[in-house]
Amino acid sequence: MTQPMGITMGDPAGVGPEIVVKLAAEGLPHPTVVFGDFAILARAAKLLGVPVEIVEIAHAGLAQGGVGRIEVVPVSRLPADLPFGQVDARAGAAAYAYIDRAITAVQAGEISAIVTAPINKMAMHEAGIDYPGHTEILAERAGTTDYAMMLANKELRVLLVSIHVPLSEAVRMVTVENELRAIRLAHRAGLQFGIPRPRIGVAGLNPHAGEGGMFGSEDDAIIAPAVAIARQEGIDVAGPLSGDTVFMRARMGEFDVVVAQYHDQGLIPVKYLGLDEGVNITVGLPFVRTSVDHGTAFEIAGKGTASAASLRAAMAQAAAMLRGG
Ligand SMILES: NC(=O)c1ccc[n+]([C@@H]2O[C@H](COP(=O)([O-])OP(=O)(O)OC[C@H]3O[C@@H](n4cnc5c(N)ncnc54)[C@H](O)[C@@H]3O)[C@@H](O)[C@H]2O)c1
Ligand SMILES: N[C@H](C(=O)O)[C@H](O)COP(=O)(O)O
Repeated sequence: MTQPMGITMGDPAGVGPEIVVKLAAEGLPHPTVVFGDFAILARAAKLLGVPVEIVEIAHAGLAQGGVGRIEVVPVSRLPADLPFGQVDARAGAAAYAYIDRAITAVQAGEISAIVTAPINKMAMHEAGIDYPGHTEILAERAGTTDYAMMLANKELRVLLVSIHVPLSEAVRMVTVENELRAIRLAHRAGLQFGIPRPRIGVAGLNPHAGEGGMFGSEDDAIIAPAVAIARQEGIDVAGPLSGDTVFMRARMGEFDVVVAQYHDQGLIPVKYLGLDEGVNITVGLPFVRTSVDHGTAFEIAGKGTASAASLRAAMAQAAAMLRGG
């Protein structure tokens, strides 16, 4: 068997375990190892009523694959009656441990890529683990500060200048350096997706990209000069463009990647198109990491209704990136 992908099970109290089991029951699209918890996966299989075989393996190198079989590296041993849908420090600590173990495995060459199920940031915080999300954990372990979050579906690819920070801080993070880093990463990601000359549109920060300074100075004073430098470097980039129309323009084919100035500016357009096909990609890592585009959905955890479509899309995206596309 070629190296399997590693799926991290996500927060054990959320929908992560059930979407992993649901996908395995439907047929995992690639050889896969799960970094998670045997009892929690077994509970998910029972509630879904699906005939999957769950097998513990000591490390990813022992994976054999097989239809209807979930091979799990048992990173945690949580009680099978862990409450669904609640912030729980035990679950937060376990979710972090799955990511930690998967990073070790990908760096050791035991797995080909990391695909993550959702974590609950508050649960991790309750466990004393203070990261804004997977992205920063992965970047720190990879030893890079040159990274970005991208969300993509069949119609849009969006890369963020800033991620999980208060909006006031996001505005402060609009600097020439951060704009250039984002534009260069968007260009590099476009090339990795097999686009020979990626066309990048940069969203403005202010209404109508500042309307010539009437509605804010950052677009003209910071974003435009960064775009000019990137153009001198040979990158096909335009902006700052009105944030209210740049995503529509990309969707209609004018841009391959949109650089968005902050989390919600970029993620609302992608998620508004539906969670099923959305994938979160960490750009700038020395290994492939993709993720579902949704969260732990605590209100439906344990009901068996969560869709595994985004997890399937995340695996497909990881496979495409491993093939170089
Ligand atoms: N990849 C990740 O780890 C990731 C991504 C986003 C949010 N989060 C975290 O998840 C937690 C909850 O976030 P939120 O409530 O803002 O967003 P959420 O994505 O968990 O939920 C938003 C809405 O989408 C629905 N939903 C989500 N996933 C679904 C699925 N697979 N099938 C059907 N419906 C689904 C939910 O029921 C809810 O109505 C937070 O701690 C957040 O930080 C994690
Ligand atoms: N901002 C992401 C989203 O809403 O999909 C998410 O919170 C996940 O972030 P990490 O991949 O850094 O955990």
